[in-house]
Amino acid sequence: MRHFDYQSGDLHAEQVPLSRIAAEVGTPVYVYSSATLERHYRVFADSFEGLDTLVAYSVKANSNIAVLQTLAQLGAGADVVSGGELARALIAGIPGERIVFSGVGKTRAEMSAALDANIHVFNVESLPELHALNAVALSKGVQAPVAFRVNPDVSAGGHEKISTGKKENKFGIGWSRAEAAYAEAAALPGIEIVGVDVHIGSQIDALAPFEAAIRKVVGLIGRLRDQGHRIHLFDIGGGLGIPYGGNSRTPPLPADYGALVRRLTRDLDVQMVFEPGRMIAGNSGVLLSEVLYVKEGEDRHFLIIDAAMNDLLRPALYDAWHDVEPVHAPSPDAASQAYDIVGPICESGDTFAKARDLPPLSAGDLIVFHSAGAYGAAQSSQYNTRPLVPEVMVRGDAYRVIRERPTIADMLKTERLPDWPD
Ligand SMILES: Cc1ncc(COP(=O)(O)O)c(C=O)c1O
Ligand SMILES: N[C@@H](CCCC[NH3+])C(=O)O
Repeated sequence: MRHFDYQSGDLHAEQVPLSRIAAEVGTPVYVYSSATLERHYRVFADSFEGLDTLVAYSVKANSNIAVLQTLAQLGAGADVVSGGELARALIAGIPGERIVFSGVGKTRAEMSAALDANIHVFNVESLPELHALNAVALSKGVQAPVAFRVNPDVSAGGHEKISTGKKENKFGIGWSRAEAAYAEAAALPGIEIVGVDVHIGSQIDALAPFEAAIRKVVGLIGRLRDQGHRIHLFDIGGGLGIPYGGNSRTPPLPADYGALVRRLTRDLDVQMVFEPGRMIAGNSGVLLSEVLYVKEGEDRHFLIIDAAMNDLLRPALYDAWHDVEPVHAPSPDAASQAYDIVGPICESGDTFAKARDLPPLSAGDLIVFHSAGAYGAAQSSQYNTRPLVPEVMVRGDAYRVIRERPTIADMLKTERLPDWPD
């Protein structure tokens, strides 16, 4: 397999050819490198060596249980946002004490399951949620560990749909209301205040937004302590961007991010919690697809492939760039062609790239989309009644299918013809 190395940008050859996976598993298929996943986790975790930290991998980025297990074996915790993600993390062997629960809309059933799992902390995002959690905890005779997610009103830059830390976003407790929220929580018997949480967005390609958010939270922690709250945890969320190629900016290296965090939180005496998702999974995976047809349009060449927007939504949703590469090396004298790369779905938005320069391709050729390990399979759907794309993990010279392609019969199994009363 060929994959994109997070740190160097080099392409490496691994021992399982993508053409073999395509022949044996079929396309489209996600292919992950366990070695790259492990390396990314270590690069991130190593940049905080010596600090009291919990690296809670953000399950939403790639929630395959085998991916979670790979990271669990390195000591990763998990950041979950639903009962489903909680179940996945537990099945993968991530202990409750290493799980943090984020999200604006936790249900009482999800709170109950998370309390039963004895999770590390609930990142609470509103006062109504706080009171619901208090009631669920009291009904079990326990206290729920809580950090409020605060909204620092800091712009993370990047795409507006994945920016979360501005006051107009739905996330977190408004900055001016934070101290009152802590006072309210302190009076609730089912709540134990443990820390402060912030997460300002995703694919952040500069250190300045992190610096602005951390500085604000460090000030808040000081004020909360003055008010008598015991704050011993600071969760700074995820968001560190990755190189996607094209003309995207190169994000900061994890080591530089680590140095910033160390500098700004020195002497704070807290456990630092991180929720990286994309940084670990993004460049550990590719989407492998086959060219179905090359169609000559009026003024362009269309590459019609067997992957579609339901399999990899990012280009359609965010106009996101993914590097595309043919699996077989082109002949050296072949002049490149500009292709619009599209899928079979009945929407014009089912377009992966426009006027993308590639070597000449024909039906049956294989291509890969790079940087597809995060928010790829996890955001896939069955739109147009297409089976969910399978996932494969490569380790050394072996690979394993870690999610099968459902049959059409399996896909339709949960639907019912209504048995109306007469
Ligand atoms: C609360 C929270 N934590 C962590 C993440 C992971 O972000 P990223 O994949 O950018 O590291 C997200 C997604 O933006 C999030 O909403
Ligand atoms: N789904 C987004 C990231 C959202 C992060 C979740 N808060 C992406 O593909 O870039």
